[in-house]
Amino acid sequence: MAPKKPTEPEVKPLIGRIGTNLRIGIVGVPNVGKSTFFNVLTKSAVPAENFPFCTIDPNESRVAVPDARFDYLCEYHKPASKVPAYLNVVDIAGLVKGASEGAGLGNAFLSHISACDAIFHLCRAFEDPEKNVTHVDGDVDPVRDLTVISEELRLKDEEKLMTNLDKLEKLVTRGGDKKSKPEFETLQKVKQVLVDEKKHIRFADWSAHDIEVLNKYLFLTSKPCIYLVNLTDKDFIRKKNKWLPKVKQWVDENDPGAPIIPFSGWFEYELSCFEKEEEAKQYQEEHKCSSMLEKIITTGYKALQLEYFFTAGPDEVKAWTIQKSTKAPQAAGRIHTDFEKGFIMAEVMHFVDFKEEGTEAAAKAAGKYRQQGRNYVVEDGDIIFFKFNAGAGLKDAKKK
Ligand SMILES: Nc1ncnc2c1ncn2[C@@H]1O[C@H](COP(=O)(O)OP(=O)(O)OP(=O)(O)O)[C@@H](O)[C@H]1O
Ligand SMILES: [Mg+2]
Repeated sequence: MAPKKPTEPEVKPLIGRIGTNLRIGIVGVPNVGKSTFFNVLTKSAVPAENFPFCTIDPNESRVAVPDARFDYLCEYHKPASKVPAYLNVVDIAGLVKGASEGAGLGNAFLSHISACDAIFHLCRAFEDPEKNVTHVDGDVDPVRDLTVISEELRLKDEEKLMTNLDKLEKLVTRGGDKKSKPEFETLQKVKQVLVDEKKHIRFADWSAHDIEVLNKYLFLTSKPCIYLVNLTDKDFIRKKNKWLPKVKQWVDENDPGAPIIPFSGWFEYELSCFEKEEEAKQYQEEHKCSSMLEKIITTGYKALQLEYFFTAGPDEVKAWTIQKSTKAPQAAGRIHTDFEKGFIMAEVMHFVDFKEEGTEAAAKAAGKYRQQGRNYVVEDGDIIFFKFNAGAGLKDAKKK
């Protein structure tokens, strides 16, 4: 009998679309500051006015992911070209109660959320008697708004689930289709969470097989969510608002562990109006308050389960986006398909080792510039130099 092959420990697949060109969508009820936030985040200028449904068509842009390691590498190599990682962000129209049944163009707007891979769920905790910013439900109540949106997403998933569950039930119980049975069983588990317990899919723990099925359907409530609470600039500066504890309680009950980030669209807008960076810095120091945008961007990027490795040299310092748990040959394939096909090895330095040793040569001498094979799982922030065989012989592949 052939010897049993050593088995690798089971790594659960990620829930969500496979790929590196993923997006995060800004979702919320109308007129709560979504477009204002999109504009300050991505330095865009889409209309953000005081009336509901100001946004109809989704707007997409991208913003560089801030990273001190990338800055360090650029400072070190002083390269001709600097390419950071980017977070793709989509500004989506406001959803209202009944959206899942088509209210307020709900079905179109929900399909825009469907095209995203994670959600910035933005809620309004700013009262603004001076500007008199309209609220579709009359008064400011972020907990009610969170419940409305969360319920509309759940109902849309319920509709999709029940249609598919019906089809599968016919196939499995009446048609004797054994192949579809595991999928049917997973969808029954989904029904328990989504319909019986009225929770979002990400509320439950799923097996590797369940995740395969979930990834076929890409339900709205399986997408990771980050809660952004939009405050007045005054509340943001004094770090106090009566709704914050209530929002936290709601998230703890409905989406435990999800990040909550209080910020102020208005404070960020004011910062963006300064012509010189120095002035914006001074304004933040004066108010003992810092912009939340960097934290929001990095949290959003993490929610998409993305990370990156670096290639670094005098020509170019570049962050290459990969999904978590990507192995070296597939990471090489991000640079060029030939790198993956002819993969020989990856020479890898962890960023901390490079920084500690000071130079590539010192890291090598200290044995911290390691040669890794095709089973190496790339770590976030690795500095990599690939070697690959392009048919005609060994080629170095530091660059394209
Ligand atoms: N933190 C804040 N404090 C005070 N006013 C704000 C704040 N954030 C946004 N606003 C104001 O709220 C109004 C609505 O903003 P915005 O157009 O960005 O909302 P929206 O959610 O994109 O709306 P819609 O759903 O209609 O597209 C604007 O007048 C904006 O200036
Ligand atoms: Mg808008």
